[in-house]
Amino acid sequence: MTTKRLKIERMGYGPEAIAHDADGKTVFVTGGVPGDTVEAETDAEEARFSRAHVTTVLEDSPDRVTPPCPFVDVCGGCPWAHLSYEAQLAAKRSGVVDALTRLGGFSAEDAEALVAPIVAPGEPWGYRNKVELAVGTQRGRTMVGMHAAGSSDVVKVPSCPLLDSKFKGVVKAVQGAMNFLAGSRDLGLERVGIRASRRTKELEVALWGTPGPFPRPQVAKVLGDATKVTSVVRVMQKGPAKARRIAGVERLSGKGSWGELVGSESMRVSAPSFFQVNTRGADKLVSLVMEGLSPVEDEEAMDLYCGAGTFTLPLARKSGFVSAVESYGPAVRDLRHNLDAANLTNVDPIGGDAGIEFPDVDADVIVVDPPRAGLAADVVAQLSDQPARAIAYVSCDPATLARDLARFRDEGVFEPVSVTPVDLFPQTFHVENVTILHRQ
Ligand SMILES: C[S@@+](CC[C@H](N)C(=O)[O-])C[C@H]1O[C@@H](n2cnc3c(N)ncnc32)[C@H](O)[C@@H]1O
Repeated sequence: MTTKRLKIERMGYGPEAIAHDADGKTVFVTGGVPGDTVEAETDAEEARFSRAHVTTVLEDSPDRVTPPCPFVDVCGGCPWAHLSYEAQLAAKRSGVVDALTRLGGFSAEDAEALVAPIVAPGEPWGYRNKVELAVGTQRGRTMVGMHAAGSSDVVKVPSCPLLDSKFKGVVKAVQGAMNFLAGSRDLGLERVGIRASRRTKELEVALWGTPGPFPRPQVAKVLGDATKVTSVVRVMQKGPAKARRIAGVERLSGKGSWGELVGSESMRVSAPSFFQVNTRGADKLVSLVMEGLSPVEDEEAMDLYCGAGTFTLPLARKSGFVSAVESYGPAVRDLRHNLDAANLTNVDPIGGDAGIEFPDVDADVIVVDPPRAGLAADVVAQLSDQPARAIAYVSCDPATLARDLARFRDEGVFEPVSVTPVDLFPQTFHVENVTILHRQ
């Protein structure tokens, strides 16, 4: 391993900062803050770049801060926590401008003019309504905790300052309860999800694992004694965890789902369904989308990749009819429940792939909120055939957003009029964007 002296230049779109070594080679530096001078040890040497981690900060950047969590360098959940929040926001916005320029074919001036000031919807810590604990082993014993940075180890942490501070003691209590339960027998656990809402006061613990014998009453009792849990569920998976194939969800105690309020809408979300982890951020996304589209009573709306209905419900209140498409079964069931509970009958909830089940309607306004992979090329083509006056594209990946905006440009029908970055994930490199496109 070699040690290099480096001047850190900027944050990349990833956990690392970027520097260049004496030979001009790009170095991705873990633990670096733009403006720092550091000594860094090389971890990997590739032909065109290398990876290194900071061993000593020789000169502090004015943007370097001490994070409020002593586990930042161990746990890996907050890779940007050494960077001041103002600098995080500035780096995220310029990362979006950069992606549009490099990958979207926009000129630097056009990208700069298109990207609005970044919106910070709330506090930079304590914003999450969800944390996930990992399950691993330590000296042969099952251990529930947080993933250690850059390894498969699991570390025990007393709390997680990213989780809503109203639920401060919950991580420790759930971790303790699960370590107690898993210490005596194999529960087939893979991870433990915690969802907590200060608005509804609901707290759900979801135990993800493989099907098999499970001491249901004991698990429900121990978790109930340790926390003020309102729901405990067991999510049984089929095949690899990443495939998200679910063999079943069992209610062990309480409601069997988790409830949250977004704007004025009440949402039920079952454990496997997607829900934005930052509720105040979700409020902001909804208001940006609704202001950007301004649907009116007799208009036809479409909501693709709609999940449990974060945008479907507000769209249904303002427009005449909504066609909503979602491919994931549990989320479609949540959507139907949320529409029934809200007494909204002007929505067609369609289960299936957005490209294959593309609604056979003439929409006036459209929302798309795909996963990180962005829109399939055929979905951009189908959207471009629509007579709609406006599209709101909610994206969690600037690179795929830039690619898709280039595809929209090639289709020649819709053009972006604004891209608003929203910081849904402080302390990390992730950034959400709401893009409004109008008919050319
Ligand atoms: C980023 S989430 C957005 C969900 C929802 N709009 C919200 O804000 O809660 C993306 C959603 O798209 C769904 N999805 C993924 N691939 C899809 C596809 N090919 N067709 C339809 N839905 C898909 C996922 O299950 C997930 O619910």
